[in-house]
Amino acid sequence: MPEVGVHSEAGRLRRVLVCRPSLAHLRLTPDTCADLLFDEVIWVEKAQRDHADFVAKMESRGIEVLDLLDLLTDILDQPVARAWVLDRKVTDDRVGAAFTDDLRSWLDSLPAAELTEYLVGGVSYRDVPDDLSSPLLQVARDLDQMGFFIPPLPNTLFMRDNTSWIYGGVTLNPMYWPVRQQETLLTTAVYRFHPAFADQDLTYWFGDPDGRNLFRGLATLEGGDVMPVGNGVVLIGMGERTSQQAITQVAHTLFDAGAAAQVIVAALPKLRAAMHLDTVFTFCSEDVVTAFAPITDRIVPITLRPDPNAPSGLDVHRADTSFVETVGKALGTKLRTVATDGDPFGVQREQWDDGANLLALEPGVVMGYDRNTATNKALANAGIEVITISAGELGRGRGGGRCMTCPVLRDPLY
Ligand SMILES: NC(=O)NCCC[C@H](N)C(=O)O
Repeated sequence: MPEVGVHSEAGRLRRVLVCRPSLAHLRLTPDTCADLLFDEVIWVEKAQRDHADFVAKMESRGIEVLDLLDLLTDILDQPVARAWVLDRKVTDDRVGAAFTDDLRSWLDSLPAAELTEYLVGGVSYRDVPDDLSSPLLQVARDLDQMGFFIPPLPNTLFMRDNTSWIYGGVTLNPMYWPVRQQETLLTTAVYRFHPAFADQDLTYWFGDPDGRNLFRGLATLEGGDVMPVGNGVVLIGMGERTSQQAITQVAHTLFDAGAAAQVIVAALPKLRAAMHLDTVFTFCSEDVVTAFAPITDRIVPITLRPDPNAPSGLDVHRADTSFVETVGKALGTKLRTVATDGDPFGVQREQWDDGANLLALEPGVVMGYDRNTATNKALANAGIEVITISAGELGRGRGGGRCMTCPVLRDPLY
């Protein structure tokens, strides 16, 4: 049986990627957190304990959990992988010609675990040895005490977004915000060099497996928008993060390979609260979905199908049913919706705290944040078992159970 492939949103989850909180989160300050897409600074030790609890609860259900930090450490012990990553990270354009050679030598001298810590946590002007030969080092430190040669990547915590598995293949996502774009390089390196992936002869639907072309103009794609729901259908949100330029390319590749028959595009308003489709809509079982009605009721569903006679090769059709009805019809089932719950104030608060962002472990069993008490109760009333984790620290970057995980192996449902 292949060890990769995601064939539904709520079939039995078998293997999943995560990325625990680390040095990158110690770099968040009141001045920098907004630019780094966090709403607050976080208490890192508590976030690490809560993340470990999240992982332990998945493992207790028999799910194999792989942490990107561990996988990176494994590959950075291989000289070829280390050189591949450093060739792409430590360049004149990224760190400055006055520093490239010395910084590269210093990073190359570090043990794999420490190198991983800096690749994700960033290399600040303060981290490097004082004898790094460039006279510019002191100038840089004087000008900006908290400056970085390599910026931190705290949003690796949201492992969902930089890569997405769609049926038998995977995308390497060109991300929307520059502060997230370098995440994709690290995952690309893991897929390329780690035996857990490199031995699988991966199929890439989109993105650059060579890791040199992480930017694709306006063609941006993030995994929070991507849902391989089954029955040859893929849902892709189109809003703040994912663009039609990327979606149509992915659709073409999937259709050409016979890997999907239909893409349903969910046209979303460009809002932080609804930055990805999975912030307003997730699957809990074969027929139960969560929905934040103030947004999902406004989603415009557009279907894409292959059409060799159309100049674009695509049949593009604006559906005349609601988004949820359109998805149900494509799956051949009537979906039951559990709305984000509470009074009008509570509904907004629970959605903001990722009440609609659940991770299904198997049909009818999901993980979500403890604080969304009204929505979790509504889910229980609909027959869904909700396993809770603490939201206090992990939720400060605006992402829940689905955002923090990238399923690699999941069973079909239909
Ligand atoms: N799939 C998701 O909704 N991921 C959450 C990403 C949160 C992160 N702070 C971001 O703004 O990109």
